[in-house]
Amino acid sequence: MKIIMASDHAGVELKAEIKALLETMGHEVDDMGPYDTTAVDLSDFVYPAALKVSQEKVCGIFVDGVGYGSALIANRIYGIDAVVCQDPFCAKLAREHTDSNVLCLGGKIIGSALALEIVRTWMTTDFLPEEKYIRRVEKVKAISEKHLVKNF
Ligand SMILES: O=P(O)(O)OC[C@H]1O[C@@H](O)[C@H](O)[C@@H]1O
Repeated sequence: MKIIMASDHAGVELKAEIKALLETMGHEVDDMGPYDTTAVDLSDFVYPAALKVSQEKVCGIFVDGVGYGSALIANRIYGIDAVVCQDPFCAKLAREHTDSNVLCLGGKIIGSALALEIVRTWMTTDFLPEEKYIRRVEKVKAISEKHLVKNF
């Protein structure tokens, strides 16, 4: 599977560890930067990465200091369902119930062992196609259709 990654300076180190894990798992990683810890503005990296996730209909993993910054930016893009997870249980439900296509993590708030476990769980869990989860996901999709513009 192809995974698009992005971060800011606060997430660059954890991003590198996650990229190594994903490659070990056999995935193709497109790391859209940054590549060192020089201070940057998160949106300069997460915005183009989220656009690419939506255009190519793949998954994304974004890392900043706390995670919500990446989710806040990514969820402004049509086709993105981004979640912030701080434990594997949340990651499991974020796939089974929510069918999220972008995982956001906070490099300053979780250690890399926990982050890698979250990534492993999120990557290996599928959407549960039960009627209630389908209905809920469709309702969220309907909100996007009404309010977000697909301009690419
Ligand atoms: O390192 P600085 O620039 O202080 O803080 C950046 C981080 O703090 C939070 O806003 C975000 O999580 C961002 O990644």
